Parts: sequence; structure tokens; C-alpha cells
Amino acid sequence: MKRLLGYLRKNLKETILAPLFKMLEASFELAIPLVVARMIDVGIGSRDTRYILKMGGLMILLGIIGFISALTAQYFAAKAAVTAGTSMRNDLFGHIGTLSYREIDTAGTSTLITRMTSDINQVQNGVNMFLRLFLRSPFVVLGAMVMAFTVDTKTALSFALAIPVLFAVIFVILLVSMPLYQKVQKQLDRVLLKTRENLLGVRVVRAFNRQKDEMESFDQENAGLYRKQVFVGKISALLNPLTYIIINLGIVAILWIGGDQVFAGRLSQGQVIALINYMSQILVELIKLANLIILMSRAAASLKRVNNVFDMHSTLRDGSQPFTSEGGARISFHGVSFTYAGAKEPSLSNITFTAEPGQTIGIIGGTGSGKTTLVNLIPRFYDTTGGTVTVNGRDVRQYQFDSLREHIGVVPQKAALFRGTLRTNLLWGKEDATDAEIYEALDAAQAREFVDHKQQGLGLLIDQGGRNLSGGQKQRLTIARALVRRPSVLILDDSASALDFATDARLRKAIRETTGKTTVFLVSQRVATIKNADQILVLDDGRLAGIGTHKALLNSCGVYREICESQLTPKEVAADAQ
Ligand SMILES: Nc1ncnc2c1ncn2[C@@H]1O[C@H](COP(=O)(O)OP(=O)(O)OP(=O)(O)O)[C@@H](O)[C@H]1O
Repeated sequence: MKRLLGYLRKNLKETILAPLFKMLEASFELAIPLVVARMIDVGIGSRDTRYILKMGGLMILLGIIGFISALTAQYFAAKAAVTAGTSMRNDLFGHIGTLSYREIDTAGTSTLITRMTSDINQVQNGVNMFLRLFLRSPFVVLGAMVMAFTVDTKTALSFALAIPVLFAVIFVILLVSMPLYQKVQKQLDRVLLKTRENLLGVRVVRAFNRQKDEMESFDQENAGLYRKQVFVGKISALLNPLTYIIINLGIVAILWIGGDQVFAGRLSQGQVIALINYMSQILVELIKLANLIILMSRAAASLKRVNNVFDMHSTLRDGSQPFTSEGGARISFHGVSFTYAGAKEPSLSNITFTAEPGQTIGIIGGTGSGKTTLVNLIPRFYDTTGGTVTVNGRDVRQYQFDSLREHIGVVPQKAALFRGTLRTNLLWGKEDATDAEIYEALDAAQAREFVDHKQQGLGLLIDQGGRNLSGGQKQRLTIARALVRRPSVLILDDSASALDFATDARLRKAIRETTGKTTVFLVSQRVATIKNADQILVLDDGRLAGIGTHKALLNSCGVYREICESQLTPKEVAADAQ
């Protein structure tokens, strides 16, 4: 709540003026029944057409002023709400950017997207309606009651009876329906999650002919939502008939008591009509108030969820040492272990090795053996949970993030590009890279040929996620992006998996020639990709099963030999082992 008030404070004028203008509108609305009463009693009573027209004109004037007040209030409320929503969305986006992989893993990408979009929208709508109604509705209810008593105390006593009963009915219905609305919201989240997952994986769904199963599971979630909505709808639907019965009973009472008063000459017909109008105004406002409470409870739940993300803080602390790369980077792992948040088993256990500047380190192992996890510890995407990683003899945690990551080129397993041009994508590697440097990187990444073929040069348009490129083309561009910065450490995480063997071989040769003192980490499932590395780390279920050159490992490491035997011919294995 404090956070939201902070955002509203930025538009203090609008936040205060919106409810005030709404009250102004309500005041004019409260005056109308009195004008109608005068019209009936004086105008119709004495058949004075001029008076009726005069009162009619006054009603129109009150209506116009009320309308202008309402428009002004709506404008201020919308402005305050949209500005608060926009600032909150901006801040949340920035905040998510500061979270480490650990928090993002824990929260889940889909959840974060829902917080950024539908939850903030819900808060925004809540603020808008709150500013419009929180003063207006109680003001009209109280105001109408006071006005009714000023018209006639005896008849207005029916108000004093009807209103508390109305309140009680609305309160009970809210009490029952509000938790149900929260359940509906949760179910809606599940439907959204299912939709998002399905659309993101649409190709896989089709390739595996899972449309029918996916449709069934979506139907299930959607039917759950339908059932919950119908149930809560039925309860809420009681609101109208019950409140109308009470109000109509109130009106019967007004007519009954008021009729007697009129006969006795203590009350005029116009005043009875005014009392009925006040009763109706109260009903409408109470229903609005009930809806406001439902909306507020949803907005409060959304605000809580947004706040939960704001309350997450990166577990990674920035270091204070700048990283300088003269002479390259020596990377050492000292008894490193790592366990993901919430995981029972460690993904890496007791890993020790040193990579000298300029060396190429091959990392091989079965699926899930910890290869990606290992390289992610170098740029500090995660911190170790045991042991230390040092770069040039200093604990990696002591370096400033920016300066450390500036010297590391990472090519992740999943090639990610962003909407824009080829140039803007490659400048992510080095902001001030010249065209010549970019072309050099494209040459080394074996991407020059297809870029030239597209004939748009560095202005080549890249769609969202690079979907207008093939898997191999995307991989080559992500490699070029990492090479542009001429990093001290280059991490290629299975980055050539979509390339044919010949291109893969040319790529490695070019990288070796252009990187010089760069320490290269080459993660791959292919023996051919890593066999010429200076050192090969063989991972098996998070443990280092072997370390050495291709030849040494063939002779000393059973796991490595097994991998080689599954990919090379027996003749090749025998020759390499010699
Ligand atoms: N974000 C995560 N949260 C929890 N566990 C994870 C996470 N990422 C990976 N793991 C687990 O850690 C282990 C090692 O995963 P890792 O991605 O490092 O393997 P890998 O050797 O790179 O596999 P592959 O060759 O298939 O890419 C696996 O058991 C995996 O299930």
C-alpha cells in the first residue's frame, strides 16, 4: 500500500481532485429530487407552465454541471491511475532486471509476465474506480438519507430501517463471494499460463500431434474457470433481486406513510416523489459500492502479488574490484559445488580445475551432467554454493558485475536475438563497434555468407526472437555478437549444435585465430567439437569424471571413452588413443 501511495503522490493534484469533483457531481444529483418536488407541487399543482419550464431548465443546468464535473473527475482519476500504473510497470521491469537467475528461476518467467501485465492492470483499474467512487458512494448514501430526513422525518424513518437491512444483505453476499472471486482469479491465472505455454510451444505441439491432448487439458482448465465463475455469478446475482425487494418494500412504506401524511396535509405529493427518488439513489450507490469492494479486493490481491516481486532482492552482491584483462584470464574452480534453489541434489559437486589464458577448455558430458551450470558460474549468473571460482587469482565475487561481464562473451545454448537490425543486435556485444569490427566478427562466426546473401548488409531486419532466421543462422549471429567485444573469456554453450560438421570446424579454427589470448570454454555433446581442446573436462552427473587431453582421457577415463566410442569409429578411437 505504501508503495502505491508513493506512486499516487506523483500525481497528488489529480488524486485529490478526482474524488472532489465526483462529490460535486453527487451534490447536483442530490439536488435534483428537490427540483422535481417543486416542479410537481408548485408547477403542476398550479398548472404554471412557465414555472415547470423554469424548473426543467434548472434540471438541465444541474445535469450539465454534474456531467462536466463527472467528466473532469473521470479525467483526473484516469490520469492518476494510468500514471501510477505506468510508473509501477517501469519500476517492476527495472527491478526484475536486477534479479539474479536464482530469483527468476524461483518466481518463474510466466509468473513475472503476469505480474507485469494483468496484475498491474488490475491495480490500475482498482485505483481508477477507487478515486471515482470511494467518496462519492458513501456521500450519496448519507446525503440522500439526510435529505430524506429534511423532507419529512416520519416518512424517512423507513430509510432508517431499509438501509441497515440493505447493508447487511450486501455485506453477507460480499463476505461469501469475495473469497470465491479470488479463486476465480487464480483459475484465470492457470488458464493464462496454459495458453501462454501452448502458444510458445505451438510448433512442438503440432510436431508431436498433441493438439487434441492440449485441447482437452485446456478445456479442463477452462471448464474449471466456467464452473467457478457461474457459481460466484449465481451468488452475486442474488444481490439485485434481494436489494430491489428491500428497496421496493421501502418505497411501499414511503407511499403508505407518505400517503397518510399527504392526506393529513403535512406532506406534498412532490415531496413523496423526492423521497422515492432518494431511496432509488441509495440503492444504485450501494450496488456500486459493493462492486467497488469486489474490485478493490481483486486489486489488493494483485497489488500484493506485484509487491512480492518488488520484495525479491538479488542474492548476488556486486563486488568492488574492476576487472582488467591484460594478459588474458586465468579461470580456476576450487572445490566448486552448486545446488539450484529448491533442488534436492547438487548439480555440481567438488569441481577443481584451472584454465590458463589462451587455452581452450572443452566440456563434455551427458544431458543434465552440469555443463551449462558450470560455465554459468564464470560470469556470475549464479554464485557457487560451495567452493570458489577465481579469475586471475581473485574470487569472482569481488569483481564489479559490469566490468567482469564486459570481458566475457557468452553464447547461450538457446540463441536469443532481439527485434531490430543486425547492427543493433551485434552492438550489444560492443556499443561502439565499427562496421569493420562487426564484419570481422561475422566472418569468424561463419555468418558473413548468409548475411551477404540477404543483401541488406547490417541493416538486415531481425524479427522478435530472430524468428525470420534459421536455427543455424541465429547461432552464428549470437556467436558473432559475443566475438565483437573481443572478450577475455569466451563461453560457447553448445553453440554450434545446429551447424554442420564442416562449418563447425571452420568456426572453431576462425575463433582460435581471432581470439588469441582469450580463454575459450567450449561446451558440446560432440567429441569432434572439443577433441582438440587443450583440456577437456568430462562431467558425469555433476562430478568431474576426468580432465585432460583427448588422448589422455581416451586412455584414462571410462566415461569419456564410452562417449567417444558412441560417436567415432573404432578405428578412429584406436588411432586417437595412440
Ligand atoms: N534453473 C534450474 N533450476 C533447477 N535445476 C536446474 C536448473 N537448470 C538446470 N537444472 C538441473 O541441473 C542439472 C544440470 O543441468 P545443466 O543444464 O547444467 O546440464 P547440461 O549438462 O548443460 O545439460 P544439456 O547438455 O542437456 O544442456 C540437471 O539435472 C538439471 O535438471
